[in-house]
Amino acid sequence: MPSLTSTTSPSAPKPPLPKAELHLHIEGTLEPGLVFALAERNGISLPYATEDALRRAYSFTDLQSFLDLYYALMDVLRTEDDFADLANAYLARAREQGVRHAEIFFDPQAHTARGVPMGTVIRGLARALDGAQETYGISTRLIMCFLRDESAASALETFEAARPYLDRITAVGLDSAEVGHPPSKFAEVYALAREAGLKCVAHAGEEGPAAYVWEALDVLGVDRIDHGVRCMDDERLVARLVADQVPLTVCPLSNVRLRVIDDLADHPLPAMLDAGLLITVNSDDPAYFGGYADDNFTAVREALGLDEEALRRLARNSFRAAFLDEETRATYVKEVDAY
Ligand code: HPA
Ligand SMILES: [Zn+2]
Repeated sequence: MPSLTSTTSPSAPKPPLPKAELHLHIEGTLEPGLVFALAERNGISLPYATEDALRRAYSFTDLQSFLDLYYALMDVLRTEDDFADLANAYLARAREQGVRHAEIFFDPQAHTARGVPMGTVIRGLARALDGAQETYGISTRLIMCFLRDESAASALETFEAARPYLDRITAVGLDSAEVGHPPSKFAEVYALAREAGLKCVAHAGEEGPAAYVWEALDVLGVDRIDHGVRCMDDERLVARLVADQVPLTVCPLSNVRLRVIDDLADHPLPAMLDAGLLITVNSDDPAYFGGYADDNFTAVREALGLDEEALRRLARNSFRAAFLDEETRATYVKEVDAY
């Protein structure tokens, strides 16, 4: 006779570890099925005959080769409904992956440059995020990223276009092609964002050098570094990141697919943890890189031999590094402790 108090049968698989996703580009969750559905809805013809043919294009040699496809496929995102459908599809998957809190990047310039207004993007995403706690049990934040391979003036224009919506936005970020576009290029817009009460994050030390991580810290004043794996080239930088407990949002499957790291088994994640860095594990662009949040946890467990306690530490770190009030943070950390 089954126990009346048990909510799961003894043979049911354990649910995934509760976690926060802190490095997730919403446009990077655009799965082939949704590409085709939105293309049809918007009367757009695609240069791929089938979803499988599109999937075969997902073979990248570096960050730029990925970005070329990432920006091209965004053309199917045109209306508020498209952005809401994209975010809802992500949230449904995230729930299955144990994500309890998601801080979601979006790239407004990639849309406004195609004639899609800022308001369309933000209202569409916000519609999905507004219902996320109730529908998926996931708390959410929005992070607006500037494209670093566009000009500093374009970032400033983008920030001004977003001013009417700043109550929806928690932080600003910096992404796209890194090398040749150091964080210091964006000092002015980050100062405005901080003045407006926003948190600040920036991609740094993915393909770019450790010097870019220093600039993100000292010139932009960021609260977290996205990626940051190249910090391991600079002992003084590691010491600084450890002393200040600056979170790094590391994306293991992304690093392999974009050839930042040759093989997952060679990933510096264990060394980064051993150094005392505040490391989190995230999915970046999961539709392109072969895995969502828990898939990244599973991949590092298998390839790097991380044990259950190390995985729990990564999950606790994700809530420590999140832009949460202290009460909510403590509730989430308790969920990890009880896992
Ligand atoms: O991994 C990334 N790096 C930089 N820019 C990006 N934009 C989407 N994904 C990425
Ligand atoms: Zn990223």
